[in-house]
Amino acid sequence: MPSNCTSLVFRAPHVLGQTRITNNTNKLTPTIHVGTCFPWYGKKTHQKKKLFHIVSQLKCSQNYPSSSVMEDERNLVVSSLGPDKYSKELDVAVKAVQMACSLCQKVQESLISKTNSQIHSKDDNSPVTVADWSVQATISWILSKSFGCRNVSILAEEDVESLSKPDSKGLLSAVVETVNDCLVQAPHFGLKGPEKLLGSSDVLEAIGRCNSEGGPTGSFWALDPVDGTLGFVRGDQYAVALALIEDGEVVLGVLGCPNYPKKKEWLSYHHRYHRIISKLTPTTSESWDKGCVLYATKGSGKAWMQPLHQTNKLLAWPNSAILIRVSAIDDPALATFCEPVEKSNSSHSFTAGLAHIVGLRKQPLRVYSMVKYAAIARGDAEIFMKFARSGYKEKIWDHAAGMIIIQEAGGVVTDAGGSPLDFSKGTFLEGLDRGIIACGGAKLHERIIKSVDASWKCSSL
Ligand SMILES: Nc1ncnc2c1ncn2[C@@H]1O[C@H](COP(=O)(O)O)[C@@H](OP(=O)(O)O)[C@H]1O
Repeated sequence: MPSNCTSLVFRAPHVLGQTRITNNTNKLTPTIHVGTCFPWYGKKTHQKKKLFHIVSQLKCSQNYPSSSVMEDERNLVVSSLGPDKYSKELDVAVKAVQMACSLCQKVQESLISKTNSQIHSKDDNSPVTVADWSVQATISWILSKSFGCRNVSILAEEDVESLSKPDSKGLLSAVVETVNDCLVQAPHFGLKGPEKLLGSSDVLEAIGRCNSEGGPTGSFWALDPVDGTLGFVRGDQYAVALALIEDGEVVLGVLGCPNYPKKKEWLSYHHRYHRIISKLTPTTSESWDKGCVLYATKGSGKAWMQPLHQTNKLLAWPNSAILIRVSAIDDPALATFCEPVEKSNSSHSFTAGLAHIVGLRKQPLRVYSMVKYAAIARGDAEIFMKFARSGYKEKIWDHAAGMIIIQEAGGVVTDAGGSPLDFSKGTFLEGLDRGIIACGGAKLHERIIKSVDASWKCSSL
């Protein structure tokens, strides 16, 4: 182990090879091409009307024996409202996140090889880079192009104001260049790119369009273009997170983790070590050396993982996706828990006390960003705990995609009181009880929830 590890050695006994490789050809076949409008996207009443229209046409047409008509009706119901309900959204969202990961890799590479000139400060003083705005512009542009501007509502982290200021001209042109470099690759990802290069106003418009306020009704996308900006600028872990929320419920989640290592043990190693190893063993798509995109849709009971797409090839869906599943470990002594690297983001002393009460024996795995959710969904760790200081309000884009992927992979995600996270109240997870607990299994989850109160009483929080 290198001497400069940011966190302690990760010793969970199972291996990534436990995930099942499946022939996934029947899954998520896109039926409508990018650029066409999804007929029942949006309001539920439109869905019903469309379905009724098709069924009525079927009933009236031809001399079908009644049983055939019924069978056709059944098929229509299944394909329109059943497992394929979000196939188009999923197809576009995964490809858009794949593109965003590729963009981020390039920016991160140039960031760590240069000075800090590409890092800027938001009003809250957190570092924000060309990548944040470029990813937001790229994903916004792709979603709008694929579904039509009027059908797409996006709630995202970055605001357009700071990029529109007169003294941000240099930054804006770097963002425009990065976005164009990325969008020109769209056909390699199976998406349609722009007919001509985007100008500053197009890019600002795409970023500014992400001004949804969320809420309890209708559908909107929640986007964190670069989650874990600190990890990103340090050359470490970060994630691109995109979720679709309908009537306050997360229905689809995609999580891009460009630096997720092939060997899960490496999650705890310092990023410099990763870089040296990557240089010694060059990445190929087949080797699953580094990076993945995870995704799931609500109620499917399945979560999937693709390797990062190599831009010199054409992305062929489902891009070697494999099913992922949470860990079966339910013995606290064998379980690994993840938490944020930054103790200002989550109290390490509180989680240490809670871990002690629950009987967790391993050292915590400290990782930046929603990669922690990915680790639980992949079965590489069993528990994720986050207890922010009181007064901090968790944002929905930091949790939506990770939550649904863990749930569909068989895990449980709640607040520290055991209640579901509420995505219906706008930007923030309102009413959150103290913190967030995500577990691979219900038994571990229950045990932690039961111990929170005791730990809370003992703590100095
Ligand atoms: N004081 C605070 N307490 C808790 N979370 C915070 C925080 N300040 C920022 N965060 C959130 O924690 C995220 C980083 O997560 P982690 O600490 O797990 O790496 C940040 O994402 P961004 O970096 O995208 O802003 C931000 O959303």
